[in-house]
Amino acid sequence: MAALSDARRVVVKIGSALLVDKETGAFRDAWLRGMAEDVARLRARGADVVLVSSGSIALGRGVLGLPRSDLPLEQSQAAAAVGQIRLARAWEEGLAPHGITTAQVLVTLEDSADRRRYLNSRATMEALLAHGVVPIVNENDTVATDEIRYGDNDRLAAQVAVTVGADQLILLSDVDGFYSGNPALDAGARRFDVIERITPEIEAMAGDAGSGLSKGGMKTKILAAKTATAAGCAMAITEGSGVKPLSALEAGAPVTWFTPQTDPHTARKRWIAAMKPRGALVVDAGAETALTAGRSLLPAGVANVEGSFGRGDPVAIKTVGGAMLGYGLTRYTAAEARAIRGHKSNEIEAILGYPGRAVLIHRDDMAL
Ligand SMILES: Nc1ncnc2c1ncn2[C@@H]1O[C@H](COP(=O)(O)OP(=O)(O)O)[C@@H](O)[C@H]1O
Ligand SMILES: N[C@@H](CCC(=O)OP(=O)(O)O)C(=O)O
Repeated sequence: MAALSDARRVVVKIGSALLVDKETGAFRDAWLRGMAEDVARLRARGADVVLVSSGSIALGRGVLGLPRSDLPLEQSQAAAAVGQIRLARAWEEGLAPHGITTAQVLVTLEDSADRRRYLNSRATMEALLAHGVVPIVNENDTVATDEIRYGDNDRLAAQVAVTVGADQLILLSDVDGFYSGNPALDAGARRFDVIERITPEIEAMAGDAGSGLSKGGMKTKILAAKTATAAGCAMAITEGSGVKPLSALEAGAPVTWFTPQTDPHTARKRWIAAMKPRGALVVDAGAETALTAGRSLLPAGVANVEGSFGRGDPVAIKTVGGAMLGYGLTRYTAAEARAIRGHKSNEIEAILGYPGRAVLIHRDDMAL
């Protein structure tokens, strides 16, 4: 079974009900301060932390004096716009005393569906984490329309966990795990410690949300678990309303862990290898040696470019002799690749007229 103390890179999802009091609509700032201490502790032992924080709509609703009932889309989007700025500030003010810099990252479903945006947001998140920053992620509710919304942050958090290659995703909820039925309605329901595989029987046990502030319920948490575990990320559901929920989890608080179905590295390689290539990069003998040694593909090692592709597209990697080496996601278009092939990385800017990336295919985006 996974343990938070082993986490290398962890995404923590915080439900609206943890940050905003269900009854009064007041912001639970003492809770946030405790959570900030927990995050600081994880950071201090070297783990990367990403927070996916809900609460913008619940916060904004209170400020605008909107009712607790379901709101029309434009009203909840207005509430989100008002609430998000407060939410981001609250995290910034909570984490700053621990010397932690925060960043606001607002994403939509389209960002992960579009490969170019996906790769870009992946690179941005990597850069933030390399700086030791704790990204605070939420859905960009003001621009997301019904068709392109996640609508719940459970699935969004799973997508973020996959994007950053997290090894653990912790969903802090108002319930201490996954039960055989909705415990709010069924007193006989029992909690699972571990779910090794998500079977149709497990899926049938997941019910809707219990509180008026929340969106997803267990249905979206199971969808999140499918996404995360298929990408090699362990997922936990645990109760988050106590003062320091991550400390509590490490001290043995009740939890349900979902077992990863593979390791993140293999999952990503499989994903890349399964895509239909839009073209090919033909590499010289030096590049072939570098790639097999686990290095990224530099423009200097590319002898030829075949086909027509955009940034982020899958391409085949072939040797000059025509042997297939593998597949990768390209960081340049076919036209750019043709212009810079054979050139050193420090010549790229002069050729393209703008600063480019040093590598054509990063080793993390390659399956040989
Ligand atoms: N099988 C189940 N096990 C546990 N909780 C369930 C189950 N089915 C439905 N629920 C409900 O899901 C709720 C948690 O989801 P939700 O209200 O969306 O919280 P969050 O704000 O954490 O996303 C629980 O409080 C419970 O009422
Ligand atoms: N983006 C929305 C998220 C809504 C949502 O997923 O809420 P929850 O089920 O409490 O995590 C917000 O910030 O209000």
